[in-house]
Amino acid sequence: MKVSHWKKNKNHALKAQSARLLPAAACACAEERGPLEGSERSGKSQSAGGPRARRGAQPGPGARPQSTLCRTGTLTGLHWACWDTRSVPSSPEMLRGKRVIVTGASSGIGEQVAYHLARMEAHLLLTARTEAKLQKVVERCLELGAASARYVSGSMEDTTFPAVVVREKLLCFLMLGGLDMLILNHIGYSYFNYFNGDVGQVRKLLETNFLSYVAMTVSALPMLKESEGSIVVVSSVAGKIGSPFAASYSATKFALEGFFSSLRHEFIIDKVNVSITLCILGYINTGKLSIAGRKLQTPQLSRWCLWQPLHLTLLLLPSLSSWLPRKRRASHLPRHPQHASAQGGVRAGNHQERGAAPAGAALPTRGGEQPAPPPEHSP
Ligand SMILES: NC(=O)C1=CN([C@@H]2O[C@H](COP(=O)(O)OP(=O)(O)OC[C@H]3O[C@@H](n4cnc5c(N)ncnc54)[C@H](OP(=O)(O)O)[C@@H]3O)[C@@H](O)[C@H]2O)C=CC1
Ligand SMILES: CC(C)CCC[C@@H](C)[C@H]1CC[C@H]2[C@@H]3C(=O)C=C4C[C@@H](O)CC[C@]4(C)[C@H]3CC[C@]12C
Repeated sequence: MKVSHWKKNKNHALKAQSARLLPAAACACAEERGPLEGSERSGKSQSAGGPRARRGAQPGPGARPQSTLCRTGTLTGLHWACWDTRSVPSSPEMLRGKRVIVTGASSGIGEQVAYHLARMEAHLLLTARTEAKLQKVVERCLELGAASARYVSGSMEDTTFPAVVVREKLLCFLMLGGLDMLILNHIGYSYFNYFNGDVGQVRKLLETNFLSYVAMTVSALPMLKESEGSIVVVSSVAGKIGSPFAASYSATKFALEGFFSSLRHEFIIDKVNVSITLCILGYINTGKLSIAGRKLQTPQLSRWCLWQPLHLTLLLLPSLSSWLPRKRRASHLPRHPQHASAQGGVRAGNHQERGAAPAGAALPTRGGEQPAPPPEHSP
């Protein structure tokens, strides 16, 4: 997992903690997944602060040993590993009493992040669409030791919802004085298959996976500036490298990278002491993945995950070769430029080549279809 992380000394510890929260939580979720239930959509919110239950009395989901799947997922993430906070000491106390919003907290990684924060005794506001699931997660958070936990249910497809969440946060935390951390994690439904030309679907996914992140940030920023807090954006390898069957999803994750990396620079220029952390996760089995319409079963999935680092390396090979000295590269090229593009090959100055599948890579193809003819080469 790569954590692209800007931090300042003042809130150093809190930011270090946000960087550590994700890998641990992400690993934990590999074992804890239940099947997805139907979702309810509503705008209701529910408070469940109340008395604190036994802290750490039972080992929580995150306390279980990591599965092979989760280790391989993390391993892939490690391709990007780059913690700049590794030397900073961190401990659960750093988040004690901190006020945190977690989006997409009814299942998967968001749910596990909520449990980790609960063990660290943070105040939590969780969001997602399915009220019934949120209720259970809130209860569990209180059992695990959260200082307080509540939820707001609603859909991030609704453009007014981000403001509702933050207003809710503002109201309920008024006496606590604001917000310390915003963890943006939710994603809308994506099909993982060939892109089917549905522009409306791309637009909808951009709304849920990207624009709502921007809207949440805008609404929360005044409070985060006040507390010199942190924004944590959960992203993906698919937001760094294009891979097949994920065109729309990948686009939303690339958008996050562009927006938040740029915003981080602006914060530095403006001396805004709010950190932005982009978490680049590799595959983590939350039990939901189907590719090209096929639901992957666990043994298939383990094999697939074990090979994932190899796939990564294979797919990166063309990019690596483009960094070789020009002369050596040229000797491997077919003489005719048309051949070069038809093979996804290397042409000097052509950015498209980066990440292109190497010739012979075992990627699925559409039966019988030929690749589109390359454009005419104009000298
Ligand atoms: N799992 C993986 O392999 C990887 C995941 N990631 C990233 O990690 C993050 C979490 O992923 P993961 O845990 O797998 O996802 P899940 O599908 O398990 O969870 C998604 C969460 O978002 C909520 N959600 C879905 N649609 C909406 C909506 N329209 N409005 C509001 N909330 C919504 C869901 O709850 P509900 O249905 O109740 O609304 C759920 O809580 C994502 O950002 C993903 O991109 C990155 C790389 C790999
Ligand atoms: C260079 C390539 C070989 C790397 C390919 C990595 C691919 C296979 C990895 C990188 C990011 C991964 C997806 C992801 O980010 C989020 C989710 C949502 C979750 O609910 C179900 C799993 C899913 C679809 C992951 C599926 C596998 C993806 C596409």
